[in-house]
Amino acid sequence: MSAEKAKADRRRQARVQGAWNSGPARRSGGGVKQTNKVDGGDASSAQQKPQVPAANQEFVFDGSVSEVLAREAELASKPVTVDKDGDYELSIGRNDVKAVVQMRQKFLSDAENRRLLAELNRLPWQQRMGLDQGGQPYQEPRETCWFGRPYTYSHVKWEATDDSWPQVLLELKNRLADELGVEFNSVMCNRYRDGKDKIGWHADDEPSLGRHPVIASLSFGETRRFMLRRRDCRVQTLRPLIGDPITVPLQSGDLLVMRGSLQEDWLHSVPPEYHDKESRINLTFRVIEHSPNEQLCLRPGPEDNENKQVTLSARPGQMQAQLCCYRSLIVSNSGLVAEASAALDRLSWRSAGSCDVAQLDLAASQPQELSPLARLAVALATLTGNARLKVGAYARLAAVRLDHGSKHLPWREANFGDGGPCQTAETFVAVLALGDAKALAQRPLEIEKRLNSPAQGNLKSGQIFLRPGDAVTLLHGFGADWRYQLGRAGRAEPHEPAVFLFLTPDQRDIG
Ligand SMILES: O=C(O)CCC(=O)C(=O)O
Ligand SMILES: [Fe+2]
Repeated sequence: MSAEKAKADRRRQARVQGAWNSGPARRSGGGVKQTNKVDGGDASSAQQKPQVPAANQEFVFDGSVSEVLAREAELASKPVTVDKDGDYELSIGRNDVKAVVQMRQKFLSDAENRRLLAELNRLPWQQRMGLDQGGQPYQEPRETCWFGRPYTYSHVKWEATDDSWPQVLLELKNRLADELGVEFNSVMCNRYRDGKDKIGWHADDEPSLGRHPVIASLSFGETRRFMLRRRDCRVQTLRPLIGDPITVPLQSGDLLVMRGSLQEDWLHSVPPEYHDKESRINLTFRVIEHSPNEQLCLRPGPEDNENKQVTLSARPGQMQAQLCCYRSLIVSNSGLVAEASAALDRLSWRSAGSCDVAQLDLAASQPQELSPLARLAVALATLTGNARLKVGAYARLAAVRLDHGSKHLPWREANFGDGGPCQTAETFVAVLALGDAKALAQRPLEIEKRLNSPAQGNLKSGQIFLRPGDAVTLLHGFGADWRYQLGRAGRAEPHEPAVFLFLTPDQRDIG
């Protein structure tokens, strides 16, 4: 085991097993200048109240598995109040991504606030109709307006109230860019007229925001309780680091930043109050990545070795459809890519009508005997971190060759939950490009949202251009709502072959 890995494992162990001890200061990214004060403001008081970790604490506990589970259950059941500055790591979810809230009280001074509140009250507020879970219209119990890129959520289309941003919102957007290093392009404005106005349990997990959005919330006027609770359906994959539910009293001038898996693993709300309340305005600044009906186009830039993850669409309560584009495989595997390209001619190709295909039996070979193509597939599986693709019974490697303008791979769906050996609704298809670079430039991998798909999200279709050694993975809910193809080239004539390796956890043939 490498020293790095051993260290990472120790860190992971430490996270799930124990109590909060002080350690070196850590930051969860971003520029919130925190004071690490929690419940009284020093490490010793935080130790007495282990359910509220400060950012400079490590979680250390040597206990049996049952003790660890009991400890997690205890952590999960203690209500917590976040009322001090600091970064609060609430849980660790899929791929070890943490749900984080960062509190920065009085980010705006009282004097600034009074001026800003007066200006914000002049925004074009309107009480709108929303749709409930059952699709029934209802009048929202608050006033709202929206500035920035349009997007659709819960079948409600948000168009910018006005193309130009009011000066007061621009000023705040710029303040946040300075503070957090994030260029927000949209803002949701909520006005709670009195204590009865509210927002119900929800997550800001619309696909156009990406999987792990940074959302910055600024509050003005009356103090209201912002509540957080974990989503029930994810409990198994979530390790709580802090109690649930969480109350965050948001006062005028407070900045609350939501990060990491917070929208994926937690819900939030502003409940009604029993006592009389004055009005409160809240602004949540967001980065909207796509517009409605937008076509995704991923092209490599010059010397582009960046990997990119895109959220394509989402259905409430289900896994998002995602795509990852890997352009870095070649960096540490250039020799292998060359060897694999040379091995393409030795495959036993057969015609499958629209294209030529070859199947590689990964299960039959021992890893050390694997062909360069299979070793490349293993390198890809390692890069993508998908355990199910470790060479074995579940992994299937097929090659598709296109060497004539008319050759193509027709639209394919990627549902592997139906009867394959890998009974899962979760999609995993990895596509690795090889062969002639010019031919590949004519043959992007095309994706398309299926007709009548109820999934939410602004993207409708996409094209991903791959160079030899680049790869794409189609992930999670992809199969339910999307399909993919390799289209015909511009002209019907012979050309150098473009080859695509398809790695799936399925036994079915590609042809
Ligand atoms: O008012 C708040 O603090 C939260 C508003 C909110 O959650 C939203 O606009 O999505
Ligand atoms: Fe929200």
